[in-house]
Amino acid sequence: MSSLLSVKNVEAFIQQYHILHDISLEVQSGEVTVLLGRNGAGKTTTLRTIMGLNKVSKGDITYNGEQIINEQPYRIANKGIGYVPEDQGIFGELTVGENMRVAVKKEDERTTKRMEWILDLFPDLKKYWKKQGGQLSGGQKQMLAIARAFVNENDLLLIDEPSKGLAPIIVEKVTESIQQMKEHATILLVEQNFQMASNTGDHFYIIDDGQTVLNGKMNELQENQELKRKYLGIL
Ligand SMILES: Nc1ncnc2c1ncn2[C@@H]1O[C@H](COP(=O)(O)OP(=O)(O)OP(=O)(O)O)[C@@H](O)[C@H]1O
Repeated sequence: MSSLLSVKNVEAFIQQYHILHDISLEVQSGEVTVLLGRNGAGKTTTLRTIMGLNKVSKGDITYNGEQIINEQPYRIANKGIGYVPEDQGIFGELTVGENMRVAVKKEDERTTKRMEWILDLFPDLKKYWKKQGGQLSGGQKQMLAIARAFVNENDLLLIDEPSKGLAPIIVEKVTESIQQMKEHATILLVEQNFQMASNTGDHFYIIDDGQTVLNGKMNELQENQELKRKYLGIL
Protein backbone atom coordinates (compact mmCIF):
# COMPACT_ATOMS: atom_id res chain seq x y z
CA MET A 1 0.00 0.00 0.00
CA SER A 2 1.47 3.39 -0.93
CA SER A 3 1.42 6.16 1.66
CA LEU A 4 -0.71 9.28 1.30
CA LEU A 5 1.94 11.28 3.15
CA SER A 6 5.57 10.34 3.39
CA VAL A 7 8.12 12.21 5.52
CA LYS A 8 11.72 11.09 5.10
CA ASN A 9 14.66 12.08 7.31
CA VAL A 10 13.40 15.61 7.77
CA GLU A 11 15.45 18.20 9.60
CA ALA A 12 14.20 21.68 10.44
CA PHE A 13 15.35 24.76 12.30
CA ILE A 14 13.31 27.45 14.03
CA GLN A 15 15.50 30.53 13.75
CA GLN A 16 18.96 29.28 14.82
CA TYR A 17 17.58 26.33 16.80
CA HIS A 18 17.87 22.85 15.33
CA ILE A 19 14.47 21.41 16.38
CA LEU A 20 13.81 18.47 14.07
CA HIS A 21 16.82 16.17 13.75
CA ASP A 22 15.47 13.18 11.88
CA ILE A 23 11.74 12.75 11.36
CA SER A 24 10.47 9.91 9.16
CA LEU A 25 6.89 8.76 9.01
CA GLU A 26 4.33 7.26 6.65
CA VAL A 27 0.61 8.02 6.77
CA GLN A 28 -1.58 5.42 5.09
CA SER A 29 -4.90 6.37 3.48
CA GLY A 30 -7.95 5.80 5.63
CA GLU A 31 -6.00 5.50 8.86
CA VAL A 32 -5.41 7.63 11.93
CA THR A 33 -1.70 7.97 12.61
CA VAL A 34 -0.85 9.41 16.01
CA LEU A 35 2.29 11.34 16.93
CA LEU A 36 3.18 10.81 20.56
CA GLY A 37 6.00 12.12 22.70
CA ARG A 38 6.83 14.21 25.71
CA ASN A 39 6.37 17.99 25.90
CA GLY A 40 8.78 19.78 23.62
CA ALA A 41 9.66 16.61 21.64
CA GLY A 42 8.81 18.25 18.29
CA LYS A 43 5.28 17.06 17.49
CA THR A 44 3.77 20.47 16.71
CA THR A 45 6.88 21.45 14.76
CA THR A 46 6.48 18.30 12.66
CA LEU A 47 2.89 19.25 11.69
CA ARG A 48 3.89 22.86 11.01
CA THR A 49 6.79 21.68 8.85
CA ILE A 50 4.49 19.42 6.80
CA MET A 51 2.18 22.45 6.28
CA GLY A 52 5.12 24.53 5.05
CA LEU A 53 5.03 26.84 8.09
CA ASN A 54 8.63 25.90 8.95
CA LYS A 55 11.31 25.41 6.34
CA VAL A 56 12.82 21.97 5.81
CA SER A 57 16.62 22.10 5.82
CA LYS A 58 17.13 18.44 4.86
CA GLY A 59 14.93 15.51 3.87
CA ASP A 60 11.86 14.94 1.81
CA ILE A 61 8.07 15.24 2.17
CA THR A 62 5.70 13.85 -0.43
CA TYR A 63 1.90 14.02 -0.50
CA ASN A 64 0.08 11.78 -2.98
CA GLY A 65 3.48 11.06 -4.47
CA GLU A 66 4.19 14.76 -5.09
CA GLN A 67 7.06 16.63 -3.46
CA ILE A 68 5.72 19.39 -1.16
CA ILE A 69 8.75 20.56 0.80
CA ASN A 70 9.14 24.29 1.19
CA GLU A 71 6.03 25.06 -0.84
CA GLN A 72 3.88 27.97 0.32
CA PRO A 73 1.43 26.86 3.07
CA TYR A 74 -1.61 27.93 1.01
CA ARG A 75 -0.44 25.76 -1.89
CA ILE A 76 -0.02 22.80 0.44
CA ALA A 77 -3.52 23.44 1.83
CA ASN A 78 -4.88 23.61 -1.73
CA LYS A 79 -3.54 20.14 -2.44
CA GLY A 80 -6.08 18.81 0.07
CA ILE A 81 -4.42 19.00 3.47
CA GLY A 82 -6.47 20.57 6.28
CA TYR A 83 -4.71 21.82 9.41
CA VAL A 84 -6.26 22.27 12.84
CA PRO A 85 -3.63 24.06 14.92
CA GLU A 86 -3.33 23.74 18.69
CA ASP A 87 -4.89 27.17 19.25
CA GLN A 88 -7.72 26.22 16.83
CA GLY A 89 -7.50 29.50 14.87
CA ILE A 90 -11.17 30.39 15.39
CA PHE A 91 -12.36 33.96 14.80
CA GLY A 92 -13.82 34.88 18.18
CA GLU A 93 -15.88 37.79 16.91
CA LEU A 94 -17.45 35.84 14.03
CA THR A 95 -20.40 33.51 14.49
CA VAL A 96 -20.09 29.74 14.08
CA GLY A 97 -21.75 30.07 10.66
CA GLU A 98 -19.36 32.82 9.58
CA ASN A 99 -16.36 30.83 10.82
CA MET A 100 -17.53 27.92 8.67
CA ARG A 101 -18.18 30.09 5.60
CA VAL A 102 -14.83 31.85 5.85
CA ALA A 103 -13.16 28.45 5.49
CA VAL A 104 -14.98 27.54 2.28
CA LYS A 105 -12.67 27.71 -0.73
CA LYS A 106 -15.33 27.25 -3.38
CA GLU A 107 -19.02 28.13 -2.96
CA ASP A 108 -20.92 25.64 -5.04
CA GLU A 109 -23.66 23.07 -4.69
CA ARG A 110 -21.18 20.37 -3.70
CA THR A 111 -19.86 22.47 -0.82
CA THR A 112 -23.39 23.33 0.33
CA LYS A 113 -24.18 19.60 0.46
CA ARG A 114 -20.94 18.91 2.28
CA MET A 115 -21.70 21.66 4.81
CA GLU A 116 -25.10 20.09 5.51
CA TRP A 117 -23.49 16.70 5.96
CA ILE A 118 -20.85 18.11 8.35
CA LEU A 119 -23.54 19.81 10.41
CA ASP A 120 -25.26 16.47 10.76
CA LEU A 121 -22.00 15.06 12.08
CA PHE A 122 -21.62 18.01 14.50
CA PRO A 123 -25.17 18.85 15.60
CA ASP A 124 -23.86 21.24 18.29
CA LEU A 125 -22.56 23.54 15.57
CA LYS A 126 -26.01 23.73 13.99
CA LYS A 127 -27.44 24.54 17.40
CA TYR A 128 -24.90 27.34 17.99
CA TRP A 129 -24.80 28.55 14.36
CA LYS A 130 -25.43 32.18 15.33
CA LYS A 131 -23.28 32.21 18.44
CA GLN A 132 -19.92 34.00 18.36
CA GLY A 133 -16.88 31.73 18.18
CA GLY A 134 -15.41 33.39 21.26
CA GLN A 135 -18.45 32.40 23.32
CA LEU A 136 -18.24 28.67 22.62
CA SER A 137 -17.00 26.20 25.22
CA GLY A 138 -13.57 24.60 24.75
CA GLY A 139 -15.08 21.41 23.31
CA GLN A 140 -17.40 23.30 20.96
CA LYS A 141 -14.46 25.39 19.71
CA GLN A 142 -12.51 22.22 19.06
CA MET A 143 -15.39 20.73 17.07
CA LEU A 144 -15.77 23.95 15.08
CA ALA A 145 -12.04 23.89 14.30
CA ILE A 146 -12.20 20.26 13.11
CA ALA A 147 -15.42 20.81 11.13
CA ARG A 148 -13.92 23.86 9.46
CA ALA A 149 -10.85 21.95 8.30
CA PHE A 150 -13.22 19.38 6.83
CA VAL A 151 -15.64 21.67 4.99
CA ASN A 152 -13.43 21.54 1.90
CA GLU A 153 -12.78 18.15 0.39
CA ASN A 154 -9.52 17.55 2.20
CA ASP A 155 -8.10 14.05 2.05
CA LEU A 156 -5.74 14.55 4.94
CA LEU A 157 -6.33 16.35 8.23
CA LEU A 158 -3.48 17.33 10.54
CA ILE A 159 -4.95 17.85 14.00
CA ASP A 160 -2.84 19.19 16.86
CA GLU A 161 -3.79 18.07 20.36
CA PRO A 162 -7.57 18.32 20.20
CA SER A 163 -7.96 17.19 23.83
CA LYS A 164 -5.86 20.03 25.23
CA GLY A 165 -7.52 21.80 28.14
CA LEU A 166 -10.77 19.85 27.84
CA ALA A 167 -12.65 18.07 30.63
CA PRO A 168 -12.68 14.23 30.30
CA ILE A 169 -16.35 14.12 29.29
CA ILE A 170 -15.71 16.60 26.46
CA VAL A 171 -12.61 14.66 25.41
CA GLU A 172 -14.94 11.70 24.90
CA LYS A 173 -17.13 13.80 22.57
CA VAL A 174 -14.16 15.04 20.57
CA THR A 175 -12.89 11.43 20.40
CA GLU A 176 -16.25 10.40 18.94
CA SER A 177 -16.10 13.14 16.32
CA ILE A 178 -12.59 12.06 15.29
CA GLN A 179 -13.81 8.48 15.01
CA GLN A 180 -16.57 9.72 12.68
CA MET A 181 -14.14 11.80 10.63
CA LYS A 182 -11.95 8.74 10.30
CA GLU A 183 -14.52 7.14 8.03
CA HIS A 184 -14.13 9.99 5.55
CA ALA A 185 -10.54 11.23 5.79
CA THR A 186 -7.02 10.25 6.68
CA ILE A 187 -5.81 11.85 9.90
CA LEU A 188 -2.40 12.67 11.36
CA LEU A 189 -3.06 13.45 14.98
CA VAL A 190 -0.82 14.88 17.69
CA GLU A 191 -2.21 13.75 21.00
CA GLN A 192 -0.84 13.59 24.55
CA ASN A 193 -4.00 12.07 25.98
CA PHE A 194 -3.15 8.39 25.65
CA GLN A 195 -6.76 7.28 26.06
CA MET A 196 -7.85 9.43 23.13
CA ALA A 197 -4.82 8.39 21.08
CA SER A 198 -5.49 4.71 21.62
CA ASN A 199 -9.24 5.05 21.02
CA THR A 200 -8.73 6.70 17.65
CA GLY A 201 -5.30 5.64 16.38
CA ASP A 202 -4.33 2.80 14.05
CA HIS A 203 -0.61 3.48 13.97
CA PHE A 204 1.68 5.50 16.21
CA TYR A 205 5.03 7.23 15.95
CA ILE A 206 6.95 8.33 19.01
CA ILE A 207 8.98 11.50 18.63
CA ASP A 208 11.77 12.11 21.10
CA ASP A 209 14.10 15.10 20.94
CA GLY A 210 13.22 15.88 17.32
CA GLN A 211 13.55 12.29 16.07
CA THR A 212 11.06 9.54 15.32
CA VAL A 213 12.36 6.78 17.56
CA LEU A 214 9.69 4.13 17.35
CA ASN A 215 6.54 3.24 15.43
CA GLY A 216 4.04 0.46 15.21
CA LYS A 217 0.41 -0.50 15.62
CA MET A 218 -1.45 1.35 18.34
CA ASN A 219 -2.74 -1.82 19.99
CA GLU A 220 0.83 -3.08 20.43
CA LEU A 221 1.80 0.10 22.26
CA GLN A 222 -1.27 -0.13 24.48
CA GLU A 223 0.07 -3.37 25.90
CA ASN A 224 3.68 -2.26 26.29
CA GLN A 225 4.03 -0.61 29.72
CA GLU A 226 7.81 -0.31 29.39
CA LEU A 227 7.63 1.81 26.21
CA LYS A 228 4.83 3.96 27.58
CA ARG A 229 6.90 4.69 30.68
CA LYS A 230 10.14 5.31 28.78
CA TYR A 231 8.86 7.67 26.09
CA LEU A 232 5.55 8.98 27.30
CA GLY A 233 6.04 9.14 31.05
CA ILE A 234 2.91 7.01 31.61
CA LEU A 235 3.21 4.94 34.80
N1 LIG B 1 9.19 29.78 17.92
C1 LIG B 1 10.09 29.01 18.57
N2 LIG B 1 11.33 29.47 18.84
C2 LIG B 1 12.26 28.69 19.45
N3 LIG B 1 12.04 27.42 19.81
C3 LIG B 1 10.84 26.90 19.56
C4 LIG B 1 9.79 27.66 18.93
N4 LIG B 1 8.69 26.87 18.80
C5 LIG B 1 9.04 25.69 19.36
N5 LIG B 1 10.31 25.71 19.80
C6 LIG B 1 11.02 24.60 20.48
O1 LIG B 1 10.97 23.47 19.66
C7 LIG B 1 10.88 22.28 20.45
C8 LIG B 1 9.73 21.46 19.95
O2 LIG B 1 8.50 22.15 20.20
P1 LIG B 1 7.10 21.56 19.77
O3 LIG B 1 6.07 22.60 20.08
O4 LIG B 1 7.20 21.06 18.39
O5 LIG B 1 6.98 20.33 20.77
P2 LIG B 1 5.73 19.40 21.08
O6 LIG B 1 6.24 18.01 21.05
O7 LIG B 1 4.58 19.75 20.20
O8 LIG B 1 5.43 19.83 22.57
P3 LIG B 1 4.06 20.00 23.39
O9 LIG B 1 3.53 18.63 23.59
O10 LIG B 1 4.54 20.61 24.67
O11 LIG B 1 3.15 20.90 22.61
C9 LIG B 1 10.74 22.74 21.89
O12 LIG B 1 11.98 22.61 22.54
C10 LIG B 1 10.35 24.20 21.78
O13 LIG B 1 10.84 24.94 22.87
